[in-house]
Amino acid sequence: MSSSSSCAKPEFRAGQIVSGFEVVKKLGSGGFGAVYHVKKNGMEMALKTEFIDEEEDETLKNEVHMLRLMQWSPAFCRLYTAKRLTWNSQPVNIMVMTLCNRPLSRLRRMMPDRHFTKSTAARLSVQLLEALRDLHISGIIHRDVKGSNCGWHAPTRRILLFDLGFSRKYLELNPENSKMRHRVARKDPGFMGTSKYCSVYAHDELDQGRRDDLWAWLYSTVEFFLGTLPWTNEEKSILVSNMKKRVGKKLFFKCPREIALMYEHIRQLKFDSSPDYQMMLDLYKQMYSRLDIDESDPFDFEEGSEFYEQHFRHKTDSEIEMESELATSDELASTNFSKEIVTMGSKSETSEEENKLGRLAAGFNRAINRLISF
Ligand SMILES: Nc1ncnc2c1ncn2[C@@H]1O[C@H](COP(=O)(O)OP(=O)(O)OP(=O)(O)O)[C@@H](O)[C@H]1O
Repeated sequence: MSSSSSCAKPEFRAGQIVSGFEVVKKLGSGGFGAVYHVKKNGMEMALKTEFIDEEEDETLKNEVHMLRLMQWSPAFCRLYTAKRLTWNSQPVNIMVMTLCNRPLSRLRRMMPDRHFTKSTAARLSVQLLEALRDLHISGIIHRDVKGSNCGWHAPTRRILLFDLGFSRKYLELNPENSKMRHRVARKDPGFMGTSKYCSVYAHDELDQGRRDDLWAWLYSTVEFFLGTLPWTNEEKSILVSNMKKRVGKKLFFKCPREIALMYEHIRQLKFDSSPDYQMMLDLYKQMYSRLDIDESDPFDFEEGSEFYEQHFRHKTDSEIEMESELATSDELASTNFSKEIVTMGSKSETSEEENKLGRLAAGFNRAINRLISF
């Protein structure tokens, strides 16, 4: 199944008003919905939609639930509102969140040889690692980490990790002592993720934990640095898995050497191990000083970088044109910008028990949640 499944999606046109938000254009569509650029009272936002099918789980409902819990972290979109409405006589879920500029996957493809400079690759990788640390601290795993699920947010100069529709809580309340504990691995959870980036454990359809998000982060990081992965052109999941199992340290030969050290840490993580995020962030600090990476430098795609004029500024108009053409075609949008092969297993369920950390975050967000009427 590709990331653009045949699942029906609500279609909105430019200029239409949806629950008080004016549609500017379609940004793209995924397996279960579409995302639109909208505005209200001079504020630009992103609106995500999903038709409700009685027989299917509501992915957007899960995403809203998880995103609510992540409102304390700067690495996630702000959630402005979420509600259920009727569109063309059908029930539709919508959520409105921070509008990102472009996904990292597209920014990377706009670079010569499709890779970022070491400085940009390292800093983006750190930002994504911080996002995962924040998510994991909150008791949640993402299960589909990749560059196309990260949007660049220019005002804060950071990437935001989105698409939490398949995320899942990995902690649960132990009724015996009222403490949080790691959930026991399920026997047959099915596949969840993107073949190009997922861990070999996910290929083997084992239940996922924090380590699996870190494997996907590691493969995405290699792609930021090198522009490709050895299995980029391999479509068969089983062959991709075999290549991942065989490649070992060779994968990192052309990356800064600290990445291989992070790999050594990640490869020894068990299903329920706690990753040492701080150790990996410290390795990045070492890399910054060894390679003379200045954290205040412009990113490759920002004004002031040596690539901006040729690869980003002048591409803007034609890109906008291309985007407006794509706005009329779901298929093209998913073919051009989401080449990764995605096979989704059963959708993530929402745990009955709120985990303790989640409750803390939820308490912090109570004011925001009053706006939300799911
Ligand atoms: N907050 C946002 N701001 C700007 N663009 C966004 C935002 N959220 C998602 N998008 C874009 O909208 C498009 C569709 O996103 P969506 O998450 O629905 O699907 P996907 O990630 O392409 O596919 P799938 O959900 O099947 O993995 C993508 O191109 C994504 O980059």
